[in-house]
Amino acid sequence: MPGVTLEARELSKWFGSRTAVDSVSFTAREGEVIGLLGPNGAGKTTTIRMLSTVLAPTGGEFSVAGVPSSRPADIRARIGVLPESAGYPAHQTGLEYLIYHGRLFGLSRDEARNTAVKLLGQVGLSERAQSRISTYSRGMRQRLGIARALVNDPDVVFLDEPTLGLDPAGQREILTLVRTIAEARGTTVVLSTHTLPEVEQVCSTVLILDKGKVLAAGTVADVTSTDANRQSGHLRVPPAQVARAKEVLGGVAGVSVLSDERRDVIAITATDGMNAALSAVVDAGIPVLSFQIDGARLSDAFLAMTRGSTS
Ligand SMILES: Nc1ncnc2c1ncn2[C@@H]1O[C@H](COP(=O)(O)OP(=O)(O)OP(=O)(O)O)[C@@H](O)[C@H]1O
Repeated sequence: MPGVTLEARELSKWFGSRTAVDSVSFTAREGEVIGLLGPNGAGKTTTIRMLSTVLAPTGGEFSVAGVPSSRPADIRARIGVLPESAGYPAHQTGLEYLIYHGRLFGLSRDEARNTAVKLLGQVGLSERAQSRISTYSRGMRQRLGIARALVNDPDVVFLDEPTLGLDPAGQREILTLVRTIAEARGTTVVLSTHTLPEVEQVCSTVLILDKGKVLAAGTVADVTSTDANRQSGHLRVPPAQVARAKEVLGGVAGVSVLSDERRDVIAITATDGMNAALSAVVDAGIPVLSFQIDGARLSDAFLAMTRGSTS
């Protein structure tokens, strides 16, 4: 099993009497992409800022590649960060910018240049290496920011809302890049985002945060199958059989019949898959004309858990 690169234990942050992050614990391994999801004000940025040593935790602790949070300078040598709103020196070229940051990490002039050239290739910016950053699109700047976060060959990279404000093509490029970073380099990526369908594509593990607390954690499959996101579907039977079908379904453990305006459609939810509900109807001799399962998507789980939250 890949090694643990990041471990947070009961991490908390208060700003005065306001709790921004409340006892957040999780573990991440090499090559894993962890998604931090939550509505505005959930504590995603504060969590990333603590883990990247920008903010000192009020409570709890964490470690990166075995280095404890009591040694922030050593942690900084092992991480890369793309902050929520990164600023770039407009007058520099992408190449100059990356060489400069490589030098800050103690690389020799040649090492810094070689690293910069390699990273520009990895993020698809080789052709624009000599162009001023002021001429880059927003997506190109984000990719340059990710390259900068990789200059020190980190164990863990934190990307705060990396796809924010990008068009669909730009979002896709960033997500492909995130996957490559994790798979090809074995880097752990922690990313925060509101773009849920994309998280389903790219994250191996998800932490749903709300009001600073972890509401759910696990693989996307784990999180979507929690009771907070019981599966729902629509069953169509001959109109004359609706009452009987509802009666049968009412007797199946874990299945609830919801009201549906249509006279031949029965809306149901089930805590443990739909098989038992369908079998019961079929066993009762009622023909099932159609059956549609509503998507058990991460976005549904997320909305079900954080419904009504405001920042
Ligand atoms: N420096 C600060 N001083 C006081 N309160 C803060 C500070 N930084 C964050 N907070 C509060 O902590 C809570 C969590 O904020 P945080 O920015 O971490 O949330 P977020 O999930 O990243 O939200 P968003 O998606 O809007 O960026 C919010 O209630 C916010 O107002």
